Amino acid sequence: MAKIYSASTTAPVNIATLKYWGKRDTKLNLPTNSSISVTLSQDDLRTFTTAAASEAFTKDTLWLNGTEESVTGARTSACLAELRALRKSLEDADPSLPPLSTYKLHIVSENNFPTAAGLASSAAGFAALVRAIADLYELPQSAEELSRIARQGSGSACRSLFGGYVAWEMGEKEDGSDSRAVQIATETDWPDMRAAILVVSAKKKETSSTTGMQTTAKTSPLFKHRVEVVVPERFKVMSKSILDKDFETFGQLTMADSNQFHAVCLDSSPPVFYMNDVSRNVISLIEKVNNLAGRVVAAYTFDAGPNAVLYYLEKDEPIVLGLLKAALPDLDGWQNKATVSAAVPDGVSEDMYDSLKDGVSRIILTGVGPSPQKIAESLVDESGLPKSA
Ligand SMILES: Nc1ncnc2c1ncn2[C@@H]1O[C@H](COP(=O)(O)OP(=O)(O)OP(=O)(O)O)[C@@H](O)[C@H]1O
Ligand SMILES: C[C@@](O)(CCOP(=O)(O)OP(=O)(O)O)CC(=O)O
Repeated sequence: MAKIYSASTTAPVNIATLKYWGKRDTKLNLPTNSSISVTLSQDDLRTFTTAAASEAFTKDTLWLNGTEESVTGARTSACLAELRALRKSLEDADPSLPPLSTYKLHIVSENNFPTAAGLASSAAGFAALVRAIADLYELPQSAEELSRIARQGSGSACRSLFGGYVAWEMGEKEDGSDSRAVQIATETDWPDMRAAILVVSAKKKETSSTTGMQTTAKTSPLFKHRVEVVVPERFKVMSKSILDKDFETFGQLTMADSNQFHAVCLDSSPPVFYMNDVSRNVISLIEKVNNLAGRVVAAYTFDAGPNAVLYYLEKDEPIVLGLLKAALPDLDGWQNKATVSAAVPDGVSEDMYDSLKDGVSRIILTGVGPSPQKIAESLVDESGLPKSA
């Protein structure tokens, strides 16, 4: 039997605090504005991917959560072609290397959270795919260089190649060579950032990010002002707030940018709706809590779906988790937080937090985390097929 070469990685989800929304090039996923995100811990949410290559394999195959998925789509094909070209140049320079660039690939991947439900599965998924194949091919390219490849799988995936606090610099060049992710700060530079994800819906969303952002870019009159005026200024101030560990500014901008992203969605024709009544109740509740405290205790943000992500600092866990426990005492997710007791700030009425009860199905308590991690465990068996199959 021909030898099977393989490499495995886990990769994180990232949730943007300054949103990517709009493309200037749909094929290369070149954005109309720069964006910023926080990479979340892989202890809670992660993609696990094994990439294998062998002379014995007859076609490129991807198994995602046990089901065979197409690899012929433009996005996956673009990633595979670029990675193979980089491997080929290594083989050309050193003919003693096994010719992995000519072998078919078997890629086995598992997300430990719902796929295509607005929990950034495509970001973790494409970051893991690119990282695992780059490791399999022993490519010398940096995470920044690999981020340009992951970007072509899904724009937000470029940011998942780094841990901590990450910027995707939009770049200017037509070929996209300067549109890549860079790290603003590591997870240890500002380690006390926490995130609570309130899963409002784990269903596949109606309007994909790709379609929604094209509608906005084409039709929203507010969009031009956002990308030309608002985001460039916010990018500078938010980057500085991260370096200064200034949660007040970071949180205010995070909420403002989520709201503006959903405003340009509403300003599109036809309008695109991602938030629902439960999402809006979360916003009102957090605004109220911050107002009563006279500072930003927690910052909400929503992607292309109704799920809420709350960012807060570890020191404010008693306030944020106390409130969430009062609102959502019976959900999965409290296992590691047995010591948290329900506590509602004075001035927050029962009906304000009670409104969350019916709409939130799961809570994920996590925090800032590191870049993709290489691991020894593999998802393929000795014949190169998924172990679970
Ligand atoms: N582990 C993975 N490996 C490879 N591709 C994946 C993986 N996970 C998800 N994807 C790809 O990403 C697609 C889902 O992307 P989509 O943007 O619709 O949802 P999402 O990323 O969960 O939501 P959002 O980007 O709005 O947060 C899947 O259909 C699949 O093609
Ligand atoms: C709202 C967002 O989450 C949009 C993410 O869009 P995708 O990266 O999923 O879009 P494609 O590039 O078309 O794959 C904001 C963000 O993550 O910055």
